[in-house]
Amino acid sequence: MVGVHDGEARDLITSARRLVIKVGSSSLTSAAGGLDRARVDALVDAVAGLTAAGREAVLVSSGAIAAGLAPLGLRTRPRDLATQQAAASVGQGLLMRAYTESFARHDQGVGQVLLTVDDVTRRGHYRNAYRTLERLIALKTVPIVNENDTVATHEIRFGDNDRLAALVAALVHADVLVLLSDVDALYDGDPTRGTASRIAEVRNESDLAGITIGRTGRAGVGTGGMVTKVEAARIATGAGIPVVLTSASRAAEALSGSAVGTLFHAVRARPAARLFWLAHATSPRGRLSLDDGAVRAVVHRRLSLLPAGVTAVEGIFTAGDPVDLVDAAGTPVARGLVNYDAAELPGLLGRTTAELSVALGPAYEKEVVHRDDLVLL
Ligand SMILES: Nc1ncnc2c1ncn2[C@@H]1O[C@H](COP(=O)(O)OP(=O)(O)O)[C@@H](O)[C@H]1O
Ligand SMILES: N[C@@H](CCC(=O)OP(=O)(O)O)C(=O)O
Repeated sequence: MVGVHDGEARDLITSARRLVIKVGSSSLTSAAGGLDRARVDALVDAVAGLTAAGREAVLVSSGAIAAGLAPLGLRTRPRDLATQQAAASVGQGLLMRAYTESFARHDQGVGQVLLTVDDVTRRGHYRNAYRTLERLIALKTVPIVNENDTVATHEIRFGDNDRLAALVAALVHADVLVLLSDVDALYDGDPTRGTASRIAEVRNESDLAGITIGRTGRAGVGTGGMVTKVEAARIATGAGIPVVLTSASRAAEALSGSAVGTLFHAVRARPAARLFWLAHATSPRGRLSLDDGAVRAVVHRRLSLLPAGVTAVEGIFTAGDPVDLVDAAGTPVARGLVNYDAAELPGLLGRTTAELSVALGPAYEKEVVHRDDLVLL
């Protein structure tokens, strides 16, 4: 069995043209707190090895909050959002300085990309994020992505960079996602106990049955523990992207194809990237109730949603926001980007587009949700 895993892990990494590599706070900071330049340099050496060989790398790096603690005289990660945001504001600059200097040792340039959920779910913003990342890659510059912590409120927050990394991997159509943490693999129980064993590969959900997956990592540093990594692996593998999970200290081995860590196999072919984001990265701002005919049109015939089929509107949203479409029983059947503000919709319900166009003008010929902006749930 081990031989089979070895071969698969090696081919998967060595044949990948585009890799998204995520590194957690716990792998970039020293035990005393603050950025550990030796650890940053070791990671950068491994990533620069890829780009020097003509391969494409996107780095998703946590560490802004951790790097900002010491300069602000804080000992542990603050619990309140405002202080976390202040720490991120101080730390993000330090983090980028460390990466800029470290990659410069390899004559490799970097670019900072800070994202919020909104940036990647609203159609215009999604295209912007995609275009910027593609252009950086084309310019042989390594994008260094983090959540835009200083402006992200609870509502619009990814909350953990594991999920952000999975979504970025889908956005840029990565061939593989590499999650680097302070633990060398997924274990079947608490790895600090010594009795747990490494899980070399995960092919489907049943391989995860009976495993104790902890929610916390090193005190005061990372967020989410192993739970958010396994969740990120679910998102990426569901988007057709295999995932390798190992420790940052094994980054060089992992990126050169050694069968270290845990390999999560892709479970299905890739869905359309933007709709994948819509389903996984957004929280709906409202709900539109559909009559039976509209449910049939949207779900079975994959048509756009017209005002005539909407019976009720809930929530406060503006045009471009994600909303859930629910059937007569209130069960969500689809999520889509709505073309009207919540305040405008009640006056349009039940009316045909021809009627609305005559009464209100051609701007009201628009669908409520265009079929290209809809994903079935
Ligand atoms: N089943 C498990 N297998 C491996 N690690 C686990 C498991 N359950 C909990 N963990 C813990 O998760 C931690 C990694 O999470 P975290 O500190 O949030 O990482 P990062 O900062 O890299 O995102 C590890 O240090 C480990 O102790
Ligand atoms: N955006 C935050 C990272 C939050 C996060 O997910 O941290 P980690 O669990 O260490 O990957 C920061 O830069 O501090």
